[in-house]
Amino acid sequence: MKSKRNVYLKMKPLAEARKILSDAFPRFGTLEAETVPAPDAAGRVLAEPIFASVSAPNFHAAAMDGVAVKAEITFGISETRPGELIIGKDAFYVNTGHVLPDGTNAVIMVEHLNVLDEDRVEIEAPAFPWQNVRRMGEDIVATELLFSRNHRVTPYCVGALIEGGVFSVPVRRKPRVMVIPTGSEIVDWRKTPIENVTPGQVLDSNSYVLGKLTEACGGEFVRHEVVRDDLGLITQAVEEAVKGNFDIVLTVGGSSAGSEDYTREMMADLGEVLVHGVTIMPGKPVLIGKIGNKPVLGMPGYPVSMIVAFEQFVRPLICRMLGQPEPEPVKIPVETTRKLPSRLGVEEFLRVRLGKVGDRIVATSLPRGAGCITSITEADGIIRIPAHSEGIREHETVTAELLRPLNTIRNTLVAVGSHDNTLDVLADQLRADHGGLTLSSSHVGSMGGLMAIKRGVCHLAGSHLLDTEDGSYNLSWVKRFLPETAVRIVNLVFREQGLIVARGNPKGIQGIEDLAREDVRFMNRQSGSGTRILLDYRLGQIGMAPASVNGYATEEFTHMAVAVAVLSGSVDVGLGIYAAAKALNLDFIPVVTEQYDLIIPEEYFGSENMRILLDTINTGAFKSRVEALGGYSTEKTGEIIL
Ligand SMILES: Nc1nc2c(c(=O)[nH]1)N[C@H]1C(S)=C(S)[C@@H](COP(=O)(O)OP(=O)(O)OC[C@H]3O[C@@H](n4cnc5c(N)ncnc54)[C@H](O)[C@@H]3O)O[C@H]1N2
Ligand code: MOO
Repeated sequence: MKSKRNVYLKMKPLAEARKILSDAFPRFGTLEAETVPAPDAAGRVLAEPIFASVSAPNFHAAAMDGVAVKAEITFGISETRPGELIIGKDAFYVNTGHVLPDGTNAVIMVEHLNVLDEDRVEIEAPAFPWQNVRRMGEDIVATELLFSRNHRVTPYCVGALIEGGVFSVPVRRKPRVMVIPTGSEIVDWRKTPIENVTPGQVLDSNSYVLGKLTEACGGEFVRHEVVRDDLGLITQAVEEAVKGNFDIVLTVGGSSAGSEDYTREMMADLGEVLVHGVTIMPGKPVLIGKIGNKPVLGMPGYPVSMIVAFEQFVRPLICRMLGQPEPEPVKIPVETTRKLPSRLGVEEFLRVRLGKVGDRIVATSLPRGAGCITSITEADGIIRIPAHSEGIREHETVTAELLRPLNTIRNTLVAVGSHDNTLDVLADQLRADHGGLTLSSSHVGSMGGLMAIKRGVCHLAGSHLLDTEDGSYNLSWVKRFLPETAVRIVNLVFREQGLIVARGNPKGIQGIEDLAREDVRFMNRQSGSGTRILLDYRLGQIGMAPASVNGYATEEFTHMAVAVAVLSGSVDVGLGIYAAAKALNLDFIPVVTEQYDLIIPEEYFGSENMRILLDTINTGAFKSRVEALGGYSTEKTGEIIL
């Protein structure tokens, strides 16, 4: 029996796959022209060389306010031998931009005139020919080449076109891309109200991302309706698109090896599969084909895989069609904050946050899953780990390709540590009040934050580490784990930690004691997190063994992840902050009010950006936003503890 599942063709290295695609379409780059008004040419590419039809200036023009003269009549004049000029005969008042009167060839600035009366002025220096005059054709000479073919027109260029008397220009028409989302689970958010979207259904976001990426490259797109997983329907949609007036056809989803992945079969039926599988991650299952002499690409369904595949294969095609070089990303050396193993044999596109800490730019890895769109929307850069590498060592210097301007990266406060929702409020408030300043937070738990300070890879760490001996927070931990680092401690908030349970508390959970019940499943936090330490402390206080908690060994990394586990019903209860319960409309049983502080190395405490951050947490605006979240007290916010 023929297997319904696909088997990958031999995977190609990235450079080879790019060459196969480029070789398959050698004559790309001769798109026909369309004529547009000069201002609309901004962002477009010239299909013909453009020559000026008039000069600029088109006459000799005064470059300054003053009087126009024939320079020669002023020769010999000096401070000791001032000269008198008769207005209307020797000198003519002109303003900047005026035509020079016949017979004159210089302008004397009004500041250099002694006005004797209405008809006479005196000067104390000679003028030389063409001083303060913009001569005809100084800028542009009629018939000269303004821009060559394939020049991308900028807003500046629009000025030169109009000044050169060119009011409409031939530009290359925009490459036309058809985007066909596929998948029976994919729903159109414009047609299906969000409350009708059932588990398993997925909103079509990818086709819009592809469309907007196409536009950003200078193309235009048409989005096809979602096509369900049906070989016949997918084939029909692609066949029509190829026969239509599109230059490139992109399908989304169904590129890999699942039983419902039909893209490859469709491509083989209609034309030729050039590549199936590239040794990159994300983006591995991308399909490159040729149908009726047109490029047809099967884009992977995972959003980041699709974006990487677009950047590596579709952008170069569109650029070439427009006669443009592929843009080179800006690259800078960065230092990784921790060891990052990577799979041998595939080139990984690792998304990272970047920030300048001390004298180097440090890179913190974002989630690596290809399904996480936020791993690329939150990224400042991409580190490409070569296929022959098993990963990056801690503190290794590697190259990052920038996704944001370097100045925003330099102006970023890097927070690493425990997560709290008020950090998001703080980041937003900083952006609102001090546009250029970014707060980027990575969530690795309170202990992770202290370790990041120790390694010198962050400006501050959020922490809520309880001293189980005396009930204080953070101080003793800092002394113990950062004995050699001078740090300051500033309170951010006090917050309610408690048991997060399903709406209506169906299991009737009252307190920590209930975690020992057999019918209660618990979700724990990772060790080293302040919440885990709090749980262990409370268990110890009431003499309960961790082993008696059903689910003690299952861990999540954030308060929100714990709340999601409760919401989904996979557990009955978790320990976390009130804000997380409230966000998901879950019930909450308070257990303790805890202190959440910012630990700041002394060397950054006095910096300008830190001063702004500390000023911001002391504002009424910040405090009232935090109070509105619920479960927080700002009574001691901004108080310097150490
Ligand atoms: N057995 C194997 N399974 C998978 C492999 C493999 O090598 N062997 N490769 C994995 C990799 S890597 C990727 S990437 C994905 C790509 O899968 P497909 O291109 O076949 O995409 P789908 O399975 O249809 O979808 C994946 C994922 O993306 C969502 N999706 C799809 N279209 C859209 C859209 N228009 N908007 C938003 N999201 C979309 C879809 O619902 C799925 O969740 O395959 C792995 N599997
Ligand atoms: O290679 Mo897939 O493209 O990671 O997710």
